[in-house]
Amino acid sequence: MADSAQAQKLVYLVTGGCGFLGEHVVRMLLQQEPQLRELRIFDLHLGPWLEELKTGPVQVTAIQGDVTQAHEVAAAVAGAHVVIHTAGLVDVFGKTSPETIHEVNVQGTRNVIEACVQTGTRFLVYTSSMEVVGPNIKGQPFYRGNENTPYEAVHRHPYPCSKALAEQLVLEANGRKVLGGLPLVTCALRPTGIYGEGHQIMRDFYHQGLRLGGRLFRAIPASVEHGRVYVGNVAWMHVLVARELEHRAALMGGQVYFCYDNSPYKSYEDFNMEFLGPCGLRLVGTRPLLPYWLLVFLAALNVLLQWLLRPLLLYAPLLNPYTLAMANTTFTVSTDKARRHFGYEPPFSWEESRTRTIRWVQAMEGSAQ
Ligand SMILES: NC(=O)C1=CN([C@@H]2O[C@H](COP(=O)(O)OP(=O)(O)OC[C@H]3O[C@@H](n4cnc5c(N)ncnc54)[C@H](O)[C@@H]3O)[C@@H](O)[C@H]2O)C=CC1
Ligand SMILES: CC(C)[C@@H](O)CC[C@@H](C)[C@H]1CC[C@H]2[C@@H]3[C@H](O)CC4=CC(=O)CC[C@]4(C)[C@H]3CC[C@]12C
Repeated sequence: MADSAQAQKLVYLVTGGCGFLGEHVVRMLLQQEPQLRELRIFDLHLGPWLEELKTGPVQVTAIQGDVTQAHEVAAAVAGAHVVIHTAGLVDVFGKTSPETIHEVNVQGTRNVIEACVQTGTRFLVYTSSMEVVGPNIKGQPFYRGNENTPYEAVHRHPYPCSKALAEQLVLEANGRKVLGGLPLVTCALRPTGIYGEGHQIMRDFYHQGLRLGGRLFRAIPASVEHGRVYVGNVAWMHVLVARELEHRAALMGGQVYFCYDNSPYKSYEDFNMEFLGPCGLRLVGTRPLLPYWLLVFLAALNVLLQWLLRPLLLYAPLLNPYTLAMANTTFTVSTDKARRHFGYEPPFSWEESRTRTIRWVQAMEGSAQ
């Protein structure tokens, strides 16, 4: 990447730049990357909000494209200094087929890598996931683990399988010669459960609570901790890695980093109530209201209903066998590898992250507040 003497000379590409995380990465880059000359935003679905970004000093180029189409990816990558690859199908609710998940998350990532090699882009940051590690199919807890904690990362669900394979492709590509003969430098970031403004699953929980008269019913023991991280801090980690990857290629190239901040360790449902409670919802029960075997039965019933209704409509409730198993298995991280390797410190405190998320929920259409 260019040195500081060549300010505003860099071209970045963000795939999935109109998604929940992608939008925060785009906005963070425009605010925090002084060397940015052009920001390319590549997405299957471009958002109308992109227009407001085109009035600033940085050239914002919106590209409607599909990562499964190699030629579209190559055209978008050509000439970029850095690619931040966040595009993906985040589906654990049975909305899309396993084949489609693989095509987007794995083949799409392969297309991004090959585009970097063929066009000479040297720096690739990949948004991986905690799910690459776990929770695994055995339901083994991962309690405040780090990037080196031994853990049997075995998966069966299409989503974690696709993320694990894509991450492996990215890390293995580190050091490949790109057009021009210099090495490709890659890095993978593993967010835990991201929350914040624009989080669709939080929106779904909120709307479910409104439909149930302002109540949500506890399904998971409060003792089961689930790692969460604020979207603004995840976005900042992407920006920082993209900036530091050239200068610290020997240290960071081919590495994985968990995304973390100071968000508290809580169960998934209790953590959500940090935002939904101040917005008028109540979590009923200090312990799960239903026995686990009944939850398992209801989750399986949801799968059957999804299959029966598919010819008529997409039925994709929050409760299914995979989401129940995930929620019911402790998975938290405690690490400082990102700080040690590239000086990451979360810019948003827990209090700020919580306040921003609450304000977003309150501003949601149909809000009870
Ligand atoms: N939401 C979460 O809690 C976590 C998400 N991640 C990862 O972060 C990344 C972003 O996730 P989110 O922002 O939550 O999802 P999202 O669904 O909000 O954003 C994904 C974006 O990728 C785009 N996209 C999907 N298929 C595409 C294709 N074929 N071609 C081009 N663009 C395509 C979508 O249009 C969307 O704008 C994903 O790679 C996901 O695996 C990782 C850990 C946690
Ligand atoms: C219905 C209840 C059992 C309820 O508690 C279910 C919660 C469930 C929808 C979530 C519990 C854990 C979440 C996942 C976790 O944060 C890890 C993830 C990483 C990603 O890369 C994408 C999202 C997700 C799979 C996330 C999805 C929602 C949960 C399964």
